[in-house]
Amino acid sequence: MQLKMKVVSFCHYLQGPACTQYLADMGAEVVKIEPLAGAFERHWSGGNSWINGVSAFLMSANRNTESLAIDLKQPEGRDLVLRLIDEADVVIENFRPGVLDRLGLGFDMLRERKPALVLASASGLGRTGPAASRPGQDLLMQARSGLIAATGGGTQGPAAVGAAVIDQHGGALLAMGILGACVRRLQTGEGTLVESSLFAAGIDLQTEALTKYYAVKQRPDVFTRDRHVGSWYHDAPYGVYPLAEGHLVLSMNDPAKLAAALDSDALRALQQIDRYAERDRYAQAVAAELRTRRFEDVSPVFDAHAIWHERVRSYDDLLEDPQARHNEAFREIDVPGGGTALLVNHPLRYDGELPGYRRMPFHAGQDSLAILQRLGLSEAECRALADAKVIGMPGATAPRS
Ligand SMILES: CC(C)(COP(=O)(O)OP(=O)(O)OC[C@H]1O[C@@H](n2cnc3c(N)ncnc32)[C@H](O)[C@@H]1OP(=O)(O)O)[C@@H](O)C(=O)NCCC(=O)NCCSC(=O)C(=O)O
Repeated sequence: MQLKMKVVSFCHYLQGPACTQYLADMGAEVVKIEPLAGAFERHWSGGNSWINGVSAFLMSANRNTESLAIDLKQPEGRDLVLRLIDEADVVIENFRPGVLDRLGLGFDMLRERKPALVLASASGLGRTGPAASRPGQDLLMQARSGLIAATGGGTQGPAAVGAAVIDQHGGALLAMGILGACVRRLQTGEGTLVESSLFAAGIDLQTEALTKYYAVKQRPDVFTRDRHVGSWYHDAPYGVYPLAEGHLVLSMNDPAKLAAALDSDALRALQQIDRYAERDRYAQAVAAELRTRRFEDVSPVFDAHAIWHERVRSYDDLLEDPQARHNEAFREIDVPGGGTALLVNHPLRYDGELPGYRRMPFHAGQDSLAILQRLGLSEAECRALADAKVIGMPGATAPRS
């Protein structure tokens, strides 16, 4: 996939970079603009996950992009970035509202300067409105969007999803909107402002659950009762069940088939009950049948009875999953200094092919020289800018002349 698209990215943390990584994987030329000291994601990597001093957090979402370290608070830095934008198709940012305006790079000005630009903003809660200036972060929006309340419940309390699903979804949604805007531009010649937010993405992730909830909103107990099933809006047996070792999930399943597969008189006796109103009772009976069994024994029987089920896998199990291996879900890359990192591959295939791995901006400013030379600056000019601390170019990729 060789998308012909030039992107200037003012993206940091995860949501914005996730978006630009999707585009960069498709072949877009993405220049990541970052402060001389490097973007936040270079200095923080939760879980102490560093490889030779490079943050795994950074590597999770910046594949195939180039880094230009440049001080936007200096006029020369801002002017150089404007020259880059003049050659770009898309500008993406995920700062708090007002930050780009303060830097003299606001979207209204950019729209006037280049009407055909696709402008894209990934905010926390929206670019305007009463909460727009609040910090936007995955866990915060898991809480605000109701996702945490919908997970867990009862005596175990609410539970956050254990991965930054809203960031990733927000990034994917923004990439989708940008591509739509690019199609529109091809058709009309006009640019579009595309806006996503973590809050909107968190709500969007729960579209099915929310629609069902508001359809029958007389269920005040759904977020407070003890739930043996995984989801408040499904009939049992939908949910997670302990086994002799580990857990499995049962999806939508016919109770007659389940009773037959488990050869269970207890489940046969409950076949006619309302498995939504009495879902805890039914789920407890299923749990009693499963808690002494092993996945290896029960899975073939479930398969034979067309019972939809999967083992609850750990991240270690996932790596060994034969289908994940077949799909090439992961890819190992070399990290400077001798280590390797295992990255999640781009999730789509194009004509049967996964996009390739071209580069990783391991260091802030590692591509500054190459990017500015493409703009027509000489190496001497770049070095003078580096000496004046307008740009950073450690380990710059272009060779010294
Ligand atoms: C993530 C944030 C809360 C971080 O907030 P802050 O640390 O306060 O950063 P801000 O975005 O407000 O502002 C960035 C500041 O850096 C300055 N800045 C940025 N780049 C440059 C360069 N190149 N040169 C000079 N100065 C720069 C910019 O002018 C701002 O300074 P001043 O103008 O002087 O203030 C916020 O950016 C935000 O809400 N973003 C939108 C939602 C989002 O995408 N969040 C990340 C999700 S990832 C996630 O959830 C996760 O990782 O977990």
